[in-house]
Amino acid sequence: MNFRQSLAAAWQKNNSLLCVGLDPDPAKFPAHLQGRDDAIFEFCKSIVDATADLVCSFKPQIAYFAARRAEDQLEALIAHIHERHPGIPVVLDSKRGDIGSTAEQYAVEAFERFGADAVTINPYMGRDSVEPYLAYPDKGVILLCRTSNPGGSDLQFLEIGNSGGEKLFERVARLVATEWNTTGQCALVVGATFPAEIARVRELTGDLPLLVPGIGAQGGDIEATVKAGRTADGTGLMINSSRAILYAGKGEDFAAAARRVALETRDAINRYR
Ligand SMILES: O=C(O)c1cc(=O)[nH]c(=O)n1[C@@H]1O[C@H](COP(=O)(O)O)[C@@H](O)[C@H]1O
Repeated sequence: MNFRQSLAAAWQKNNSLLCVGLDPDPAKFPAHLQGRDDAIFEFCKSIVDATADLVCSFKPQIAYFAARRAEDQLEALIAHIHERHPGIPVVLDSKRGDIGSTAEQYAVEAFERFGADAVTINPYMGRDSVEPYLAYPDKGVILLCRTSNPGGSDLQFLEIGNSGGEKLFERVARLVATEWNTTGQCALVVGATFPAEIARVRELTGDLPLLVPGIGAQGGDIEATVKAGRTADGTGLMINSSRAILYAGKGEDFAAAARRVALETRDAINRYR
């Protein structure tokens, strides 16, 4: 199955549009994991095993692993997800973007080294910088469009000259949906903190999958997000929450606490589908 098919199957099987983000910060780990060499892997594995039946995808953020020289633990974690929870797609969040020859190496990193099913990419350098990822026909390529952070407006919300008022994020959405997505591998990132723009991106892109971070710790509204972004069949979204789920509990039962919040979040999303 390719990324899009796995995602559709996971939406269905787990009745879920929730993506659990894996952003492991050792400073926030429970005491019993502190100081262990494999703490990052063990923490994330516990979260994954406690929530795998509630999600449509997992999204490890590479910086949290690379900053601690823990890329080997990221490799082991993705292998664990594939082995123990087959069918749940893994989105490697690395927001890469570079000229083609370098992008080829990033594509090898994401898909061959780490075994991710999809990767987040910055579209700023244009189509040829994205093609090396599209050369992997089974993989998903998720392009930043309207990011959830306040500074996202600095560039993404600017109107493009001689375009009749088209904003940069609208151009990205239109370009990706019409010209870049010839193989059906593309998806877009749109922040839950900007529901009006989620609706606009949905309008421009048909049924393209949208990765939507920004609920939970960043305060995005679940009802507004789902209503703005769902497709006609009530899918189309990977709604990411990281910190609100990962750090729901501080003690040895942190994974059970994470499961409770993941369940509440999945059900809150489902109320508006
Ligand atoms: O590409 C992303 O995943 C992403 C895009 C964006 O616009 N905003 C955003 O927060 N993210 C990521 O989504 C996660 C959000 O984490 P929480 O705010 O803890 O739920 C982090 O891993 C961010 O790097």
